[in-house]
Parts: sequence; structure tokens; C-alpha cells
Amino acid sequence: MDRIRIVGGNELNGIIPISGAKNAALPLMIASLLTSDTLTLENVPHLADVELLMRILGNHGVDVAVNGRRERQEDGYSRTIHFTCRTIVDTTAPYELVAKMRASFWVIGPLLAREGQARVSLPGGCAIGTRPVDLFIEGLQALGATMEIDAGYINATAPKGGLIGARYDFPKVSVGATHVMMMAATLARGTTVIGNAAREPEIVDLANCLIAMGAKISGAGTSTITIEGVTSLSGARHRVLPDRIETGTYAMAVAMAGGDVTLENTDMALLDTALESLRRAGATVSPTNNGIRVMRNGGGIQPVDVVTDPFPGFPTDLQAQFMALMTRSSGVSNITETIFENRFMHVQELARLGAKISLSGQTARVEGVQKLKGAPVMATDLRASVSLVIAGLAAEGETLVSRIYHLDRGFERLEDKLTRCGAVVERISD
Ligand SMILES: CC(=O)N[C@H]1[C@@H](OP(=O)(O)OP(=O)(O)OC[C@H]2O[C@@H](n3ccc(=O)[nH]c3=O)[C@H](O)[C@@H]2O)O[C@H](CO)[C@@H](O)[C@@H]1O
Ligand SMILES: C=C(OP(=O)(O)O)C(=O)O
Repeated sequence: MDRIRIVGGNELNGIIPISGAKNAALPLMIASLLTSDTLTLENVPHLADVELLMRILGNHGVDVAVNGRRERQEDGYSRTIHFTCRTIVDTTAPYELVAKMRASFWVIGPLLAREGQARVSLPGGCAIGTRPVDLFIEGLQALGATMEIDAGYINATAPKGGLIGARYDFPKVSVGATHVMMMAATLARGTTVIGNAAREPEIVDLANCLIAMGAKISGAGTSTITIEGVTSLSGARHRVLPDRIETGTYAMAVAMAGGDVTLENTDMALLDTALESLRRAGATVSPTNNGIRVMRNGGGIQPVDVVTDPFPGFPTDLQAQFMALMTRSSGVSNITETIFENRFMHVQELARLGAKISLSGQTARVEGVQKLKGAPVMATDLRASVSLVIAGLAAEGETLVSRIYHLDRGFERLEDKLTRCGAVVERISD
């Protein structure tokens, strides 16, 4: 199994191109199920999750062509991909595929909207909490669907004549349930109003793509989204927005290792809160023509408290990376996780490198240490894995991260991007 070897101690200097966002690409790809025309997506990152979703979509009848060629695995860069679903050939999303990735469950929305039925396995994904699907069930029920759980699957059936627009207020903000409800409502009869909707940039990106496909959506990016159903959607061409989590991760890596790096093809507005926390920690962060410049030259790392929250709050997907940074701060910081109840798996691995972290409920108390020392560590989930890489960049000696298939789910060419900036990071294939 592959591992990543990091030899810490080098500053990062240079340019890091930011890829298209995994968490936007996945729902955008799923939106291709809503039309019999071709949906072309540009800037699709080359990631394990994207490859897996292509297989899942293929199973439903989506024909996938990469840059006009048939799909091939070898290149490692963001690509333009054409998705065409002339007819849906299977409305079942099987356990073997869905269990590996949470977002694959989201096919339930388009399948139900277009075919009137779906049988989708309950999802898997990062082990960061119980991650129920009650909000999806209630939201789709509000549109008139019958939802039954049977042997690990959800059987969803639309009323005769299709889903019916309705108002539904989510009792809790959910990114996935908002994506699904929005997709399902595009083809429903009448108007749907989603209250307490997620406001993440990936929701806005999906809405913009659906609008380009002919959907009538307003309010995406606010907590009330209104969708007027249409009878069919067409194809479109859409560019996946930059990955704000990848952006924040490399910004934190620079703050940790020191140096001066320009993050290209990204946008500060996507992660204001996280960048503000980085500034308070001592990094200099400024906009460039098409990205962000991050520097930390000489000055120390200051302790900063953060609390994760839905957008525009501090993203839970950057919590582990920020904790890695705080392990080297000059004081004590408190990091509170409010989105997922079990997203602290990185704590015990960071401790192997010499970090001093204690947990009390949903808050981690991080006492900064003078130095970290490289050690063998294990990746436990996607963002936890990259927090270990960040810690390794500042640790003395060698850090070996195992189980890096988690990293490959969400970071395109990580070793390459860091190596080009002066880090010693390599993949070891055993
Ligand atoms: C592929 C993708 O985009 N994944 C992101 C998405 O995950 P995902 O869409 O799964 O996360 P949600 O926003 O749905 O989860 C937020 C909270 O709501 C809970 N919940 C959710 C659905 C439900 O039916 N019932 C329920 O209780 C979850 O357990 C969690 O505690 O948003 C998360 C929160 O920003 C990010 O960490 C993930 O990276
Ligand atoms: C938790 C994540 O992904 P998923 O929702 O697919 O598990 C993530 O992207 O950090």
C-alpha cells in the first residue's frame, strides 16, 4: 500500500495551482442525470472520488468522455469531461459503490426527479460521525415522494405525474440535502422553497450550472432557495469552481512551514473566515490577480481559537489542518468542532509527532510545542490525512504517512504541488 514520506524543515516558496473543487465537481457530475443532453464540465479534478463517481454514473447509463477521448486514468490534472445520459438504464445505486463515498447517495435526487423512482444504498464516506440521511428523506417526502428503508437501501418513489413543488425548512443545515433537494425540485411540478438551505459556494456553483441547463432557481447562496420546476433540462458547459478546502490547506501549509507561496486559480472570497484565522495566526495573506499570496517569514505562529460552522463560518473540512498549525503556536488554542461529532481522529496521530492536544467534548485544547519530531502515522480520513502532511512539513526528520488512499480522494497531485515549492515529499509504493 502506498505511503507518503515527508522530510520536514524546508520552507515553501513558489506557485501552487489550485484544482477544481471536489465537493462541487461531485454534485455537478450527478446533475448530468437530469438531462438527456450532454453536460460538459471543465476543471474537473483528477481524484479517486471523481473516478468512482464516474463508475457509479456509468452504472445508471451516463456515457463519460474525457476531453473527447474515452476516460483514461493516467494523467493527473484537472480535465474537461463530457457526461451524457440519453436514458437512465438503472435506477439502483448498489451498496458496493455507494458505501465508499457519501456523495454518491445524492443520485437519489435526479433519479427520482427524472425516472420517478430510485433504490439507493445508504451511504458511506469519511468516518467522522454518524452522518444520518433523515434530512434527505424528509426533504424528498415534502416533494411528495414515498421513502422506505429496506435492507440497507432507500426505496424512493415519486407520485404519479412526478414530484410536486413544496416548501421545506431544514431543521439543520445540510450541504448534501440542499444539493439533492435543489436537483430534485428542478423537475418538480410547481414551486419549491428550501428554507435554512446550506449557503456553501458549492451550492451556488451547482445552482449556476442547473440554471445554465434551463432550471429556474433564485436565492442560492442565501438561506432561502426558490426553484420553479420545469419540464426538462438541457445540456450546458460549466467550469467547476476552485477548491476552497485545497486552497486553505496549502495556505495553512505555508503558515506552518514558512515561506512565500502564490496559490493560483483561486479566490479569497471563498474562504474569508479561514484566511482571517490564518492572519491572526501570523501569516500575511493578500489577493493577487487570480489567486492569493500567503507568506510567513520569520515571525512565530500565534495561538488562535476557532469554531467550525456552516458557510460562511470556519469550515469543518479545514479544522484538522488548522489544528496541525496550532501544534506549533506559541500558546494555547481551543478548536471546537460543531458539525461532525467524531472529527478528531487526527488528534492521536498528531500526538505521535509530539503535539500536545487534549479533548474535552467537542473542543480540542492545543498547547503549542517548540518542535515536532517525525514519526510513522496513519491517515484516518481525508482532511485528517493532510493535517499529518502539514505537521510533517514542520517536523524534524522523517514522517511516514500510511493509508494515503484517503488523501487521494481529495487532493490532486499533492506531492508534486508541494515538491515544486521546495518540500521533501514523496510517494513510496511498497
Ligand atoms: C462531498 C461533500 O460535499 N462533502 C461535504 C459535505 O458533506 P455532507 O453534505 O455529508 O455534510 P452535511 O452538511 O449534510 O452535514 C452537516 C451535519 O448535518 C448532519 N446531517 C446531514 C444530513 C442528514 O440527513 N441528517 C443529518 O443529521 C450531518 O451528520 C452533519 O452533522 O458538507 C460537509 C459540511 O460542510 C463537509 O464536511 C463535507 O466535506
Ligand atoms: C468529509 C469529506 O468528504 P465526504 O463528505 O465525501 O466524506 C470531505 O471532503 O472532507
